[in-house]
Amino acid sequence: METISENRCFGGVQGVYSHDSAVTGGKMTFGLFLPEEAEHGSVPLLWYLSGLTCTHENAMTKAGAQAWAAEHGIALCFPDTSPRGEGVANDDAYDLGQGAGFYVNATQDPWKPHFQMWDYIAEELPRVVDHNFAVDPDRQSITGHSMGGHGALTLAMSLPGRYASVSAFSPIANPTQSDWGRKQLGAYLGSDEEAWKAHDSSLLMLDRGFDGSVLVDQGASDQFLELLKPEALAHAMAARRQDGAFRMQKGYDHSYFFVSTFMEEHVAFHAEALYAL
Ligand SMILES: N[C@@H](CCC(=O)N[C@@H](CSC=O)C(=O)NCC(=O)O)C(=O)O
Repeated sequence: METISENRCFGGVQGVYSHDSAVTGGKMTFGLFLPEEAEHGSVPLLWYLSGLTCTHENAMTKAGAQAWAAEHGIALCFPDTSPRGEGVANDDAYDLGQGAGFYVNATQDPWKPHFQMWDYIAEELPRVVDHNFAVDPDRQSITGHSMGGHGALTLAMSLPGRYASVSAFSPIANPTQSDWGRKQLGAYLGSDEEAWKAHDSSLLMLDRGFDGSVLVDQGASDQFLELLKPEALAHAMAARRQDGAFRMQKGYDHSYFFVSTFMEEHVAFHAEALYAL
């Protein structure tokens, strides 16, 4: 692992690191915030999965999460959203290929050799972080924005017992029925739509739900509402009687101004679950 930068931040350290990834077959970069408490022992860890076009950097610099994580003594990890570089497949469109990994393991060429983001987030990066930093692998929660909200919800419902809590900001909530989903799931997983269902949080919610609390915030003036399909997830949460809340936030759009506005509440929500373990 290589240290790219480390900066003092709210009494802790905001770092950026890179490592050779066997899973994605190349170098991957991630951000990690460690609160002051990590100088004395292992701390709980909150994963933040970012959306389309993002790197590890967008949320790290724009979501305002470190202040609240420091207040609760929680680490934050900001992974990249895809493999990158020469020799890694890409597409001219912003919503496919590099910056748009969709948190799935691609089974189709040309994506299959590198686009293994599910295993990267679920298996490899947790091992790297646990091995190198003072985080507690038994106390993890997950959140994300848009494509990252989709990733957070699908990972949490598919890996029971892994995360104490899950939240999402304006998640892509029903990708099997949306142009933010059908195109990408078709490209990465192939034309058999049965294989897509494991990556649709509304379908997973109806099928099994999450064994813990769920918090979803959605801007009511989001410019991507037709693509996100929040009503499918809201309906599924109600039908499942899922513990948690789905909140429509009047006047908010899809931007990081929205994410940063509600970040304090999301970090507090996760802190309550993590410290109850
Ligand atoms: N370029 C596209 C939309 C890009 C966009 O809005 N990306 C969002 C996530 S959207 C779903 O995953 C984002 O987080 N952007 C980065 C940021 O720092 O704001 C277009 O303009 O239509």
